[in-house]
Amino acid sequence: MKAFDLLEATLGHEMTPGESWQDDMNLWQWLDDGILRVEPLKPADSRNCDRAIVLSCGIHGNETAPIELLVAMAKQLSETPRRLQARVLFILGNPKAVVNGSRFVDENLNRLFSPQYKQAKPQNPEQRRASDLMRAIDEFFSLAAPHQRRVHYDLHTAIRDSKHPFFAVYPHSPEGFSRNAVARLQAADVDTVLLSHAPASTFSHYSHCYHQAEAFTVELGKVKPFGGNDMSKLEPLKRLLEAMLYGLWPTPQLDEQRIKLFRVTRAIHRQHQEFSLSFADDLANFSRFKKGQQLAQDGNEEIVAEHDGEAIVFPNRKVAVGQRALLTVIQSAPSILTD
Ligand SMILES: O=C(O)CCC(=O)N[C@@H](CCC(=O)O)C(=O)O
Ligand SMILES: [Zn+2]
Repeated sequence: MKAFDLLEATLGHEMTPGESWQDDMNLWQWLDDGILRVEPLKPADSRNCDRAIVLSCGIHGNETAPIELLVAMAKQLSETPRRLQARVLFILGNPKAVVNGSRFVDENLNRLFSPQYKQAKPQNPEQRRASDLMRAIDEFFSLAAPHQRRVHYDLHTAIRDSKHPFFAVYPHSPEGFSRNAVARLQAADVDTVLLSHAPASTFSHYSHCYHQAEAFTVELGKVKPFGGNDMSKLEPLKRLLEAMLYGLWPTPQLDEQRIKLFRVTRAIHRQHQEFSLSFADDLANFSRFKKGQQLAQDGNEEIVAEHDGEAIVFPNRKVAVGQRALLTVIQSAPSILTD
């Protein structure tokens, strides 16, 4: 089979939605722009494989390392067909923003994964895309047999430097934060995990909340243009994903000495047009503050650190009014995890 390029196929509109083809072992289906399902060819194999895995990238159009990673993985599978142990959904999230080289076109796509956007008339390309992606996820997981493990890794890169460059956001999880799921991230050198305190309208939260998937937003270093990423740093993640796709299900032990867990304490949303952060634009994610130190000024409200050692993640003074402008987090012991 000709090497399949997920990025070219998406941006070049090379495929027709519904088009399918096969190699010696797997059935490939182009469900829509940038939405590719690959599953074992024999229906019996497809039913018996015990995993349904979603791998997404490009939800923000300028976050290129994850796109390069998933393009390479799909290309390798097309060139050298291998027996999949999983049904797999590859997603390139926001093709229009990828073309622009921008985070988004009209609106941040990763704030729109909420059932309300499946019903409402879309007001812009991102609202339409969020609706299409949620439907693709719903269909993919609804076709999973009850015994199939559901997984979604939504891959991103961050705007700022970070004291912990590879980190994940674990969506709000009233049933507890799984030690085994965190151990899998650690095996991929994602050694820092934020434990969310509340529901959000992100892609990973959608899969976790509505489909009980082991789902994470995974940050893989800093935003760089295509070709500017050091892809060797993503090798451990690639190996983990390949084990999930082709091997025995990975069950690494958590290294409690090395894992860094942070409990989210606040999601601070910008409320006023007059909004500023009280620290430099190049201050790294996970920088810590002392209790009472100012973090932001929002209209007349002064926002301060509530605890010694409170750290900031994803600060962005340019977000629209009403949007999340930063998270505050506190380091936690591994005993916070459940099994
Ligand atoms: O570096 C930044 O400020 C943003 C990087 C990014 O896109 N992060 C995701 C995190 C999603 C989550 O909280 O699960 C986002 O902001 O959408
Ligand atoms: Zn992102």
